[in-house]
Amino acid sequence: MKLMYCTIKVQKAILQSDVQSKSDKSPVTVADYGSQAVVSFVLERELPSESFSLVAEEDSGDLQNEEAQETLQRITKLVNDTLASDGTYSASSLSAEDVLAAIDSGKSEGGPHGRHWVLDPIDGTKGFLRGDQYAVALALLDEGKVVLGVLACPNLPLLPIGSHDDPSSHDKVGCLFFSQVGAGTEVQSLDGSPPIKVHVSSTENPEEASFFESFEAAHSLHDLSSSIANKLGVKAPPVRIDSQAKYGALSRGDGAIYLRFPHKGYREKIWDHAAGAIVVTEAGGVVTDAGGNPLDFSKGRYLDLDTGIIVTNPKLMPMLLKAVRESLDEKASSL
Ligand SMILES: Nc1ncnc2c1ncn2[C@@H]1O[C@H](COP(=O)(O)O)[C@@H](OP(=O)(O)O)[C@H]1O
Ligand SMILES: [Mg+2]
Ligand SMILES: [Mg+2]
Ligand SMILES: [Mg+2]
Repeated sequence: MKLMYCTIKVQKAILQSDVQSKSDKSPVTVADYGSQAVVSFVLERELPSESFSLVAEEDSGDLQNEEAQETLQRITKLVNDTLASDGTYSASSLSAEDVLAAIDSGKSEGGPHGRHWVLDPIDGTKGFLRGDQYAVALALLDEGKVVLGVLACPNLPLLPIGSHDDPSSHDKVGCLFFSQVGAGTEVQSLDGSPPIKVHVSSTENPEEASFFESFEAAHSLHDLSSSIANKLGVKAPPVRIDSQAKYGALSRGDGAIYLRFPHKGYREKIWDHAAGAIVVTEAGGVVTDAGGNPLDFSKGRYLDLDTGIIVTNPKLMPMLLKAVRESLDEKASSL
């Protein structure tokens, strides 16, 4: 919970100097680094060290040079303030070197054997910077399968979001989704209400099924999704929000479909989907690639798939797969 206050505080007061551009031109902020350092530090403290493995998005490469020292000091203060605000770790004070080491313990390659934690410290950094949706996403892989997932969505309304409203118009926000393999998915508010079980939409009628996609057109082909939605007969306009908050929203039935079709050549990373996938699957949904194959999290840091990721309930999946196939064929023949 305290980690959420850390990211929420940074989102409200973000400065230009808190944002850097990575080598792939995507943004990273002091909150991404701070969140990764806190989660990594706490996991390593709590778990037996000989088998600890963390696959996480960020690394300390860009924080090592001279110009980054001021940023590193800000991250270190953020991490220490966050740990101090939680009674459990109040005695711990990390140096800048400790923070770099905590960030870099996320360099594991994952893979098919043993247990690996998978972390996206801020998923939807672009949404975070816009003041919109983002998520802190943590999952556990055991022998290549996701067995646990936690998805914190500090800006997701507690009430369902639909195609007709603006998610930022809700006043009560902050959802924590939690799933364990075989035990379902629960959600609670980030301020600690009792958890309740959630289920994906049970609609069999695509006309009443609204769909989610990325806010960022650079992350997913919006034209292709709208062609698929048209074929299915979906009436509502797409709901475009950032991050794995889409998986969270879908797990409680706010809409019935999630479509993600990256531009050619993009390779999906496991931390962008591991927590979201179990949250939806345990709520009764199905997550596959565009060909209907389950996602394989055992291949290392990347998901080994082409074309895209689609999510819906088991009733709608056959129709959705058919529409996806037809739209992809049309796209291929128009090239
Ligand atoms: N060109 C691209 N195509 C598809 N996904 C991309 C992308 N560039 C970045 N991403 C990924 O899309 C994620 C955000 O997804 P969404 O569009 O659903 O909000 C980013 O996570 P981060 O914000 O953690 O870097 C990043 O990993
Ligand atoms: Mg990123
Ligand atoms: Mg991400
Ligand atoms: Mg991220």
